[in-house]
Parts: sequence; C-alpha cells; structure tokens
Amino acid sequence: MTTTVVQTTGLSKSYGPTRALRDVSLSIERGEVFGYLGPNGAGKTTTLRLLMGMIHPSAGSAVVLGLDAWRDSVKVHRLVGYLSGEPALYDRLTGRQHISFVSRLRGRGGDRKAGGLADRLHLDLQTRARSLSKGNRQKLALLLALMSAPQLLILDEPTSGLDPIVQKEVLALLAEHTAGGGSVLLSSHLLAEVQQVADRIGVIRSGELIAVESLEALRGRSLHHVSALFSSAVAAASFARLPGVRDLQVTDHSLTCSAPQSALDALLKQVAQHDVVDFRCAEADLEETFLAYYGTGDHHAG
Ligand SMILES: Nc1ncnc2c1ncn2[C@@H]1O[C@H](COP(=O)(O)OP(=O)(O)OP(=O)(O)O)[C@@H](O)[C@H]1O
Repeated sequence: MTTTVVQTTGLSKSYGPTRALRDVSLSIERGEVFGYLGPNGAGKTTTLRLLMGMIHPSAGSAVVLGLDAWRDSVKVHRLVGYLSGEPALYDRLTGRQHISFVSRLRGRGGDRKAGGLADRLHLDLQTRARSLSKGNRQKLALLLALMSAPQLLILDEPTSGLDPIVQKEVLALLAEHTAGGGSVLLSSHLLAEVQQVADRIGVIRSGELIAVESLEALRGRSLHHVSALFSSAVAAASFARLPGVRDLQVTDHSLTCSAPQSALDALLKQVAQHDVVDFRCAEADLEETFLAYYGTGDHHAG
C-alpha cells in the first residue's frame, strides 16, 4: 500500500498574466505534518485549492489519496478535512446544526467527536454562525474539518485569528492526528508556529517551491552568533575564507559573525590562533536561521 497521500507533479496555475504557481512537485507521506511556508501572495492558497480540485491546473497534476484532485474532486472532498483561508459558514445555523449538516454530507459521522473538540477549542455550539466572532468562526470551521477523523487534513492558516491558548490546542490536535496515522498539510507564514508540529517544511516564494527540508536538517544548520575580542588587531581575511561563516565583521580587535554548527570547529580553531580576551557563542533561534537561509528571496535548494 502506498504511503504517499499527496503528490503533485509540475503543478502550475496562472490567472491571466499572473503565474501564481510554477512547476511545483512535492509529495507528502502518511503520518507526517508538512508545513507549507511562504509570505503573502506566494501561492499557498492556490496550491491548496488545486489539491481540493476547486481550480483547474494550467499544467501538471495533483494526486490526493490516490485520486486525481480535479477529476475526482467530489471524492477528495469527502475524504479530506479541508479548512479554507476564508471559511464559509451558514449564518443562520448554529455550530451544532453545522455539525449535523456536514456529517450527513460526508456520510461518515463525527458528531460524537465534535462535542469533545468543541470543549477543547472552547467553542459554544448553540450560537448561530452570524453571531460568532472571527476567532470562533475559525474554531467552528476547524472543528468541521477535524471531526470525522479524515486521513488527510489540508489546512490554510488554521490558527489565524485564534488566541495563543487555542492555537496551542490546535497544534496539539494536529500532533494527535498524525500519531493516529493521519497526515497534515499546514499552510502558514510563521515558522515559529509550523516548527512546533511539522516534520518537513516546504518554502514557497513567488509561486515557486524553493526548498523542501526536514525540521531536523534545518535544526542541524542552525546558526550560532559568535563574537570574540582579541588582545591585538586581527585580519578579516583568515576568517572570511572559512566555509559557512556569514555576516563577518572584523574591526581592529574584535570579531562578530554567524556560523552554522558545522562551521564552528574550524572557526574556533582560527580564533584560537590569536590571543583571546573574550569569547561568546550563542545559538540563534530557528526563525532567524530560517530567515538567513530563505528570508532574502535568494533561492537555496534545501
Ligand atoms: N482568483 C484569482 N485571480 C487572479 N489572481 C489571483 C487569484 N487568486 C490568487 N491570485 C494571485 O496569485 C498569487 C498567489 O496567491 P495565493 O492566494 O495563492 O497566495 P498565498 O500564499 O495564499 O497568500 P496569502 O498568505 O496572502 O493568503 C497572488 O499574486 C495572487 O494575487
């Protein structure tokens, strides 16, 4: 049995002259959380809508749970828990009525699970959708995506508008989902959020998938801030030629730079060639490492 739940091949979408998505090939495996990261307008929503068969690709294809996303979109909708970026709810229906309606539509129950989810998300199911706040609408839409325990969740910025406590609960729910063998495609523009649950991240920029990397690998490349003070002036050249050293600044008696873990040994040995008065080395947080590699618009393959 195949373990691939999403497979796109050369997936592309243009809106008139706008090339929203270009030649994206990626796969997501069973049991993994794939974080899909990119700034506003990068093409995240377009990708997710293509996977749900809501729009037709200009080129390439998308296979979701073994089904062609466009031709078999009705089946895909039944099988996938999808949260759109702008959830559509029925203003006159309460949360409870939405649950009954959606579970009948999917024909896979989920009503019982929904009560537990509502408790965990602190959501009142008696209120009509039109009276719900933005955050509570988001919670209800998420609950509807999660309640029938689909094999695959495709979530467009699921924690947007939620307070930090509920955000944490949502991430916990996603972790439980994958522990049970489910998979998640989670779009976001925040690494800080995605890194808490994702196994791998894909970085999209201007419609192109510029990197796919495991969180573990990203952590392995985690940058360190290094600073040293010497008793006499040092030359920048001997440090500048060390592989991996970035943002090097040597001014007279002092040095500052950033370097991935893999470059530290050589850097330290070079520093030790001189008479050291003070030395500091601190690991940067992952967000900073991520921005250093992917934040500039440079194309680094992972
Ligand atoms: N229906 C449409 N018609 C024309 N252009 C569109 C349409 N939908 C998206 N676009 C354009 O395609 C590009 C990708 O948009 P998309 O919504 O996929 O980005 P995104 O990464 O989801 O952004 P955000 O984080 O702001 O939601 C943008 O340039 C956007 O303006």
